[in-house]
Amino acid sequence: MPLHYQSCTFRYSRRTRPVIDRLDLSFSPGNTVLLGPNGAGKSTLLALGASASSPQEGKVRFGELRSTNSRTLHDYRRKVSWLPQRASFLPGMTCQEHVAYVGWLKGMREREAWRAAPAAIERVGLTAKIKDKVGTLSGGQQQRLAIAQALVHDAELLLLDEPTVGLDPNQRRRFHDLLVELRGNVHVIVSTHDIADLHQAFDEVVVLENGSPRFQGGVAEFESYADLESVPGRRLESAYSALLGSVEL
Ligand SMILES: Nc1ncnc2c1ncn2[C@@H]1O[C@H](COP(=O)(O)OP(=O)(O)OP(=O)(O)O)[C@@H](O)[C@H]1O
Repeated sequence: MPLHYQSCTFRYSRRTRPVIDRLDLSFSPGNTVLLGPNGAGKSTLLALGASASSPQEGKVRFGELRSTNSRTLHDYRRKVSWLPQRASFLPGMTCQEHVAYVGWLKGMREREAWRAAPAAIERVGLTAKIKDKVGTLSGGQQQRLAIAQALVHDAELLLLDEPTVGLDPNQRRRFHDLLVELRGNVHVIVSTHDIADLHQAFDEVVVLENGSPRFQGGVAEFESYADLESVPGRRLESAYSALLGSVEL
């Protein structure tokens, strides 16, 4: 099911200008990478998609479900999983308890959540830590645990905000493999500044600038913006710079 933003306006306070202003944008099912400079509004967009915040005007819909309809909010949140940019943890819980707890918060039965947690933890390569307290994990391990939490309740749409921050190169590769694995089963939108390798894991690229889409299209189309002189390994960065007029990521 597509995720639609329809004439969406969002401002953090009444006195500030909107971060998102009458935005119309649809994300088709598949793996989409959301790019854009710092402050472009990527996290804001994902938080709106997760129903963690509500637009002051317009609406967000996942299929037929509206993010702000209190009658169907439970269904919406069950179908949509969100990894915020700064996930918070209860450090005294074990990894399994924590992931199961998040599954339970998302509407799973306690036993079902407890049983689903090890598979989610396995997907991020943390099985060896399953009984360890969350507070003893390194930053990168905690980030992987946060990804496991986003996976545990088999959502239809995953909104992952900078999921690879703090991951070592092997774990980044593993995360990309996971995206490939999820392809076709789950709809995934990933916000990132990490654009070295988009071809394998993503179907679509959206570049956001000042709360508006500057580009939306396939990875090959995005890459076609690259400077012809750019070296092969830097073509995606070059395309990004050509679109936004800067190499800042
Ligand atoms: N809680 C908040 N209160 C007020 N303004 C905010 C808040 N969160 C974000 N903003 C502002 O909203 C704008 C968009 O921020 P947002 O975090 O959505 O951008 P982003 O594209 O995710 O940036 P980054 O790549 O740095 O994470 C920025 O100007 C930011 O200063």
